[in-house]
Amino acid sequence: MALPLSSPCGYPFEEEEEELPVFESTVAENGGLSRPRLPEISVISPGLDGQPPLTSQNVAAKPGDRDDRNSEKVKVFLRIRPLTDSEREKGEEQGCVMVQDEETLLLKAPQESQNMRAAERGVSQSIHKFSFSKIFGPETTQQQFYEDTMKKMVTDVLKGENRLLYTYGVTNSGKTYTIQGSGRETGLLPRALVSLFRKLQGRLYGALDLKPVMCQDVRQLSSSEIKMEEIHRDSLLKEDGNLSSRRAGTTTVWDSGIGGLSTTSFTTQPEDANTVCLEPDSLSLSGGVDLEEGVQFSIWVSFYEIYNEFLYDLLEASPSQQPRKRATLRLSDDKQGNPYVKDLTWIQVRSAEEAWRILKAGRRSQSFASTHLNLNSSRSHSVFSVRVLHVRPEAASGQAMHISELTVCDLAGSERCKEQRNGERMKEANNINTSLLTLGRCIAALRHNQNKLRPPQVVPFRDSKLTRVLQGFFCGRGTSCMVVNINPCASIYDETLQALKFSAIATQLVHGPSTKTRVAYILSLLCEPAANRDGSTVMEEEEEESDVEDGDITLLNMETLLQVIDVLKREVRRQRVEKEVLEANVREEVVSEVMVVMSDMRKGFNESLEAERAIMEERCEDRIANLQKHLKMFYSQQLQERDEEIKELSTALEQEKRKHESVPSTASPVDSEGPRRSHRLMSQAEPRLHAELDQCRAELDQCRSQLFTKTQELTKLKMQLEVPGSAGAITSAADRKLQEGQRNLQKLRLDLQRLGTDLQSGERACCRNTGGERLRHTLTAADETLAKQNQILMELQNNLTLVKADLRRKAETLAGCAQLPPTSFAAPTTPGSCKKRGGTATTPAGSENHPPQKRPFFQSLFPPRKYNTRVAEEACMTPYTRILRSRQPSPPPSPVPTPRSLRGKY
Ligand SMILES: Nc1ncnc2c1ncn2[C@@H]1O[C@H](COP(=O)(O)OP(=O)(O)OP(=O)(O)O)[C@@H](O)[C@H]1O
Repeated sequence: MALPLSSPCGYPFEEEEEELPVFESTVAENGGLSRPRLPEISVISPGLDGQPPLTSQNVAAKPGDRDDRNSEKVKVFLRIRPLTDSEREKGEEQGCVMVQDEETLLLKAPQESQNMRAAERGVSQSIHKFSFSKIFGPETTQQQFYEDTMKKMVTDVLKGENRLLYTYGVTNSGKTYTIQGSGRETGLLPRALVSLFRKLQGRLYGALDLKPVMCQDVRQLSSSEIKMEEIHRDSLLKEDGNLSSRRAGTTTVWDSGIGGLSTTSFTTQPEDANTVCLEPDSLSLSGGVDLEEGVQFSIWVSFYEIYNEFLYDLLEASPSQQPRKRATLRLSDDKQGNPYVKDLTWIQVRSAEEAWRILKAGRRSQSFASTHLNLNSSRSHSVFSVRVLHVRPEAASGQAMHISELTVCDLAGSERCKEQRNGERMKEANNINTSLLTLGRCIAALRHNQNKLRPPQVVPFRDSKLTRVLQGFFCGRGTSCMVVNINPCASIYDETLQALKFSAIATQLVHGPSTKTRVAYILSLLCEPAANRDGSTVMEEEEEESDVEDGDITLLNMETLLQVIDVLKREVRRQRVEKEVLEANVREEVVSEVMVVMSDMRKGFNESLEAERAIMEERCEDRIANLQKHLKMFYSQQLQERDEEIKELSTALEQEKRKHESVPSTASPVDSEGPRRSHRLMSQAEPRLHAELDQCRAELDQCRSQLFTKTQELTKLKMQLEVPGSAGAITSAADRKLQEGQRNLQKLRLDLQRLGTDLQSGERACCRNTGGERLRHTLTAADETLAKQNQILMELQNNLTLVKADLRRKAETLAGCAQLPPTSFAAPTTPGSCKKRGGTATTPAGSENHPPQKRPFFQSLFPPRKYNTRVAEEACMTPYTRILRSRQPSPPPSPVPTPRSLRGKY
């Protein structure tokens, strides 16, 4: 069963404590509650599944946890900081933290704490008991603490081991104080540095003396890069020196010789939290360690922080430079699969003072801020690493034999996010808590996996940057040590309780197989026949052979080593197969889970799509309805306007009609009719009129031709009349012809009259039409032609009259001749002929010359000249002229003003 680990700053307490099997009852139940009464005191129980608690005594006897027989348990130290004066004044001292003995701590919930309220409700205990490797009270000095915690670690590192020390606790609990110290109270790290260099007296190797290949063991450096590193180191040290002098106001004197600290004191202002005093009397510098003969050492340091889940190099550039955006570092895996920080600055140091100055220079780039609990609170996890290169100078390759590392990690303090008023602080607190929670989960998973009887859990190292960089120390690359700092203030009791619960899990952790154990494991593989290895796990094999004495693998002969290689190859193959199966299972599980998630997502998307569609449809319908409504309104308004306009027009038309009716004589028929109707009639009558006009023209042409013929005949007649001797015959023929011509002319006039009538009616119909006008002009021209013809005819008649008069005179002459002897004259006209014409011989000259029968005809043809002009004109008028005259006064335009609209059209 996976351990449900609470958040380091954990809430809520009630539920977690109900489920957590970490605590077991040691006190008799209290009655009165329906549920089983919880114990008043809880103690740490490593038996996560109900097994009895692990103690140093029973661990060895437990069959399922055989790691513990050979592996050292992770050391977890507890340090309680003293209360400050101001905290005492606030009444923070309520005795809630009690040290029972060197390893046992009792926590008693204060009255105002949530834990006490939960205890009062019966869902939690009010007293908690925790065990640690060692507990350090408020009175513990820095020196004592160093001696019991880190001193051995320095020795181990010089022996080639990797060591990690990290501090954990609530904010303002004294973590930074423990690591770095304050004023004269030097912390663990400077002490460790001094101790390290002290132990390496006379054994340090210069950076430029190292071959580049050697430096590659620390970091991929070329010789030019090493020089750059030197320059950078010098600039860092110089910068720090200046700062130190400026801050302290005193001369900082360090003997950076290989011999370690000189007797010259290093003093700074005690209130300066960034400086520490490394006076020899404040440090207990123990004697040297047994180092291998002929081996030289080179010390390199690095310093980086994990801020908001990003890695920043604190030694990247000189702090005096202008502030700029910091570059983030990336994590990568080396060939062995151990994570390391890529492109991290490693600087070689030749003394503790140099290392300390570099640390101080780096601290200036570190993220600090003032919070409600701590005026100078670390907002990031800082990691300071010291790498020791073990070099054998006389070796042919000149490469480092070995590299060991001491890493000191000052974790940021857990805190309540909601108490942060600043958004940035809240984000930082959230990231800090998340990474600490991941660390807790990793430790819990490691603890779980220690029991081989249970199926292993995946350790979530990759869930945070912090656990990634520390992974190697939890996986056999070295050992770790945890320092838990607590603040005894009653106001932060609940947070302290959660931090201690977390550390309680760590106390049950054992270190993974170290390098030595691996050697033992290889040797064990050799001791066991290969054929018998079927299905058993590596760890089991290792456990079974854990009693095999550890040894140096380089001591084995060639044959054995070949055997080792074979065995290891087989083992690698087996593990590969195992891992492939595991990977396939994981992939299958992941795929099935992803499929489920995908199908859920698809379902969700479909649903949301449907909902969206419905909403869209609804909206569209609304819009369409709205549009229709507006269109309807718009068109009805338009129609209304049109109706009103029509109404106005029809009213105006009515008025016009009425006016027209009131003036009937002047109004033309066309005007009285509606404009439309007249237009229609006109368009209908136009072709007919054109046809009639054409017909008129044709008839006119015919008349003209007839007239022309008549004229020719008349000319002939005239000529004939001029011939003597035949005048009587010619005159009678001319008379006949004239009579015939008169008849024809009459007929022609009648036709013309008819045509004129037709034309008049047509012209009336289209009096205002341009076609009508044209017709009128044409007719006028025709009239003129006719008038001319008439005139010619009249002249002809006159001429004829003259001819007749001449003929008459001649006839009279002839008659006079007839009264003479008949021989002399032949009577031109017989009396009978005279009678026939109705004339008498006694008729006066003027009237006698006109034969009596012929006179009316000639009178009709030739009106007497003595008539007045008007009568003469009327007599001279042809029927067509009369028609034209009657037509000439064309109907006057209507005096009634036409409406504007109608005027435009017509
Ligand atoms: N053992 C101690 N003796 C005396 N003073 C201490 C001790 N531990 C801590 N202090 C003081 O308590 C204050 C807070 O300590 P510190 O800054 O180290 O806390 P912290 O846990 O690092 O806080 P944060 O997590 O917010 O960075 C400091 O003023 C420090 O000097």
